[in-house]
Amino acid sequence: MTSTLGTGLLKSLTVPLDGKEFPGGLPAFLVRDDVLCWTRREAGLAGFGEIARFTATGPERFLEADIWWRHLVLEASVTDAVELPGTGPVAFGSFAFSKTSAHESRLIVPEIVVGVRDNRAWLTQLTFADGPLTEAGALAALQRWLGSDSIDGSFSAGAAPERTTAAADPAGDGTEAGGASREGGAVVRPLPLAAGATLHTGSLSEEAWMEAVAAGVEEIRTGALEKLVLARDVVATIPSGVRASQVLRELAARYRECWTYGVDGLVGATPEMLIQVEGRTAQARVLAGTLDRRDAHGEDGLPMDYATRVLAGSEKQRHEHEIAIQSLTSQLAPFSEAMNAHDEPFILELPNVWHLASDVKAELAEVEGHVPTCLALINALHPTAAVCGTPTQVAGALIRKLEHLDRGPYAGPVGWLDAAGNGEWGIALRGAVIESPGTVRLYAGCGIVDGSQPEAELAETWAKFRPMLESLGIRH
Ligand SMILES: C=C(O[C@H]1C=CC=C(C(=O)O)[C@@H]1O)C(=O)O
Repeated sequence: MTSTLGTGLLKSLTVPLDGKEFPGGLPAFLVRDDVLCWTRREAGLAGFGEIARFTATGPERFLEADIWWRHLVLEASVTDAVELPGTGPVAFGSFAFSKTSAHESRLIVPEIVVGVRDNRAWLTQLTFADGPLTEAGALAALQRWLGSDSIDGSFSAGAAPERTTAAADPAGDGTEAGGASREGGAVVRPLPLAAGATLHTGSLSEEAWMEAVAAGVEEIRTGALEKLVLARDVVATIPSGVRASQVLRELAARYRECWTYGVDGLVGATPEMLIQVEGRTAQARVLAGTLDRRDAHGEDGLPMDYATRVLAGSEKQRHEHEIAIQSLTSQLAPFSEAMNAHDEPFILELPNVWHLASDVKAELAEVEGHVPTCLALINALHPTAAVCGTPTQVAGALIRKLEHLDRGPYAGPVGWLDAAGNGEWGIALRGAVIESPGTVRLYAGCGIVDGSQPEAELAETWAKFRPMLESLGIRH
């Protein structure tokens, strides 16, 4: 475990911003490639700069991070004129999927945070330096990070322009090739393809990965486990270089039901909420069961009817979903006073796929006068059956044996937390790691149960790669 800190105590100032001044909401602030972000629709947080960082590897990474953060904010001097989840001191984070991964899990405390929520907006400045924090100083720091040409020169005078965004290949969602379309209110136009971009095999060839899936199904048939999630990677080379800010804006505009994240080179838009904590209420969105929307082409009737028939009507998909729900609720139960989940999963419609989804809500129980922090909950919940399998230990060992891949931050928790214990942590799916200015590693995985077909699972990984491929301007 390592940590970099300033010398003094942490200080923060949060002031309101006039949200009407930037109609695009939070995504309008995704203008720097090093932005830290978490956003859905118009809401979310964007962070700039870095005043402290915690890193760790190993099985205790969540609890070590929890202790580091609680210690950091314990004696912080906080002036907060807004008092919403996400105001005051905030850290963004990304954690490795595996306790055996060499990849460093991290929490990063930015210098500046812009937040948007429920039609309210705010600006927070954080520092370890002596001297008072002022509203004028915070606005000037924001201006400095955004640069004079990115947000129209003057932020507080009504600046952030409404941005149109571009999208590459139509995603089987009715977006017209060659012409602009509207998706959830955002103007989406086709993105020019990245010149000279190429895709390469990752750790396993497609054939070898399908063999791994077949081997996984064999293990399931022996009764050693019920479900296994196997992932694979592909590597994109983009000679002109990757613009992380553009990728994030694309994802935020197109995948409005998802949470778009950007932390230190990890970018993506996840549909799966591991845990969201607000006061004493915790919520999760559990997904398992996937259908490529392109599969509905040529089918009679409404696409949604097709999705309902194929997903909700499939015993295999429902079984896979049931296992994922069970795994989350049984791990959350010891921390909860009350919990409710819908009896029936619903169909979550994304531009690329449909999922079977269930929302779970819990009232957290107090232990010795405190509700558990998000990181304590994550420590208990991760990895869920949606990304690992059931039983967890058996599935984890098989993943190591069959995948031949260090998942790094893929399928690990990604999100933010504040000093009051609020936070939002998704599972880092539908994402990629920018490994160098021109190299991006994309990850996708599938739940394998008895009856899974390797070819169908391979096709599903391509559907799951699609959000990143489109945003990078890569046609497949
Ligand atoms: C592991 C991934 O998706 C999970 C989340 C939703 C549905 C899944 C499925 O149907 O297989 C996976 O469990 C991924 O996107 O890489």
